[in-house]
Amino acid sequence: MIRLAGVTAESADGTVIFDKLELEVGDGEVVIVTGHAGSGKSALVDVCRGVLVPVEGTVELDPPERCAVVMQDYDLSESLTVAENIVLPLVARDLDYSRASELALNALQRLGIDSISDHLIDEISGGQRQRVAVARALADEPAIVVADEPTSALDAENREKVLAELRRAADRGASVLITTNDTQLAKEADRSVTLGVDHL
Ligand SMILES: Nc1ncnc2c1ncn2[C@@H]1O[C@H](COP(=O)(O)OP(=O)(O)OP(=O)(O)O)[C@@H](O)[C@H]1O
Repeated sequence: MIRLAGVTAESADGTVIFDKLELEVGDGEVVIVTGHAGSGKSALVDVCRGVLVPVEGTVELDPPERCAVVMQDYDLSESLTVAENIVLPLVARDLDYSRASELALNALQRLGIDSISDHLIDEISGGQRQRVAVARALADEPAIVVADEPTSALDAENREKVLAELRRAADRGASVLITTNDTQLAKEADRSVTLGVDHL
């Protein structure tokens, strides 16, 4: 579960990004947050992952240690292979190497990119990178998923694949928060929220 209550966040110069935001994502639920460029979608992700501390309000993640994030810039290690980008963080969290490899391969297969598992990140396309970032986030079945524009670099077929995997995570009980500037995506959600409408 993700619960933001009365959350106000400000940028470094003190400009309010969003004011007294109320947002809850229950277990098993997909909530999509839309908003134009600059409306604060990435700031919301940063609030959820704890790197932007609200000036007001509370942020609750339950359980906090089982939260996976898909970053807008993917945050992959260029000098590692696709598989290593998924396996090494799992091993760092004390998973056995062979189990981590199995989870990575399963996630890559579900996203249709297992054939590039031995490629270096700087050898693959932007859309493939985005799917690797999603595969990494979902590999060990997190309880909370926060995904910042996770389909922005994808064609229709791969967008469906990613959305299906995020929905699958929710179906097994995860709380899934997706940001997007694609208002069409909102129809895929159990609930949608629009940021920045006051400023339009
Ligand atoms: N971690 C952060 N700390 C401080 N300010 C932030 C942080 N993240 C975003 N902001 C600020 O929040 C405002 C909104 O930017 P943000 O990147 O969240 O918008 P966005 O809706 O994600 O835009 P885009 O669709 O272009 O990605 C900007 O002024 C930005 O500088």
